[in-house]
Amino acid sequence: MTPPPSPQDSATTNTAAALEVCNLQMEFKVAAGRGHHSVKAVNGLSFQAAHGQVTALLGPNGAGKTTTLECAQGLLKPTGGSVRLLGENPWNAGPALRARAGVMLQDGGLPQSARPGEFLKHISSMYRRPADMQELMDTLGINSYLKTPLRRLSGGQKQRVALAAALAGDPEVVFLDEPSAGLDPQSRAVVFDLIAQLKQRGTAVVLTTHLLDDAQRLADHVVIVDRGTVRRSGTVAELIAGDDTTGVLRVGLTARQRDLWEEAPPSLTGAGPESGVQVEMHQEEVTVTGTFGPQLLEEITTWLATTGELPTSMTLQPRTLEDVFLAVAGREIR
Ligand SMILES: Nc1ncnc2c1ncn2[C@@H]1O[C@H](COP(=O)(O)OP(=O)(O)OP(=O)(O)O)[C@@H](O)[C@H]1O
Repeated sequence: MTPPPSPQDSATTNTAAALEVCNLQMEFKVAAGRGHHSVKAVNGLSFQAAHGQVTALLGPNGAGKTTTLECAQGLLKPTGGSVRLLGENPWNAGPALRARAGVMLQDGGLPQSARPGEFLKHISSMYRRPADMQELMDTLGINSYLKTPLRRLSGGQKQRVALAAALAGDPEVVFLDEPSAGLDPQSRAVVFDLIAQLKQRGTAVVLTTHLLDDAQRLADHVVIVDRGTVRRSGTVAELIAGDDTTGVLRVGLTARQRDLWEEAPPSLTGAGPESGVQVEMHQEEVTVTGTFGPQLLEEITTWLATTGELPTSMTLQPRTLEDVFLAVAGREIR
């Protein structure tokens, strides 16, 4: 890769957000019978992505993340609101803006019969100031399969080629769709290091992921999207601390305890959001979230004692990003 920008370069690029999405709307017309109906994929969504930061867009399937990123990349023309990418409207922008933004293509976007070596060299040759492709291929371990047609590569290998292609032009902002999905632990660590290097160099990294552990580790700024709007945003620490929550108490129950749970005191089973405590049973586990003290622990252990059995597990931990996500977006499958 080329060396980090000089302080002077940083000063010119870091003053404004790399990406500003303001009240974005995107409505698709879908044919239905003889007429059509509209799908509001994005419905008044706003967020910013800063230089030198990782911004993670999280949301359930169909939340509107890909549509938002396609509008941000200038691939779709929004039906409302505005997008500024590096200060320009990406929809009208010419090749100069496209050269400054890297996009990681999904598997289907890669030319399946091409070989990684020639494909990446070709992509590199399209930029005036390309990244050091040899170094990128070394870092991402692509050298061992340079001559294998893309269609014969594993999912994780293709993923690394797609990442190298996104970084070929040494972009100021890079869009990564699920960058760590399907990667083995070694490749995942390499990709995380690469993202850390990009941040250091002042690149704005905008990514989507369903892997919330990865988002928690990588993201400086998290945007939780649901039904086309932003439901919550902030740093991971802000989101986790958000609702003044003590943490999450998880109690694994035996089969008999699960049968008996319905008869547990209402102070346990009946707690609700209004009490600041939420007690829920998921599969074989009771989770208690919210603001609670040792009194609640005592109530639970007292009830456990009445069952005459130890629980299968019991932990009290700080909330994770996944807990916040499930609280915001709900547990129902879409
Ligand atoms: N071209 C299109 N025509 C019609 N509807 C579309 C189109 N593109 C997306 N949608 C709809 O818009 C909604 C948002 O889709 P989008 O792909 O943006 O979600 P997503 O958050 O990226 O989901 P996932 O996590 O599954 O990738 C969905 O209901 C989807 O079916």
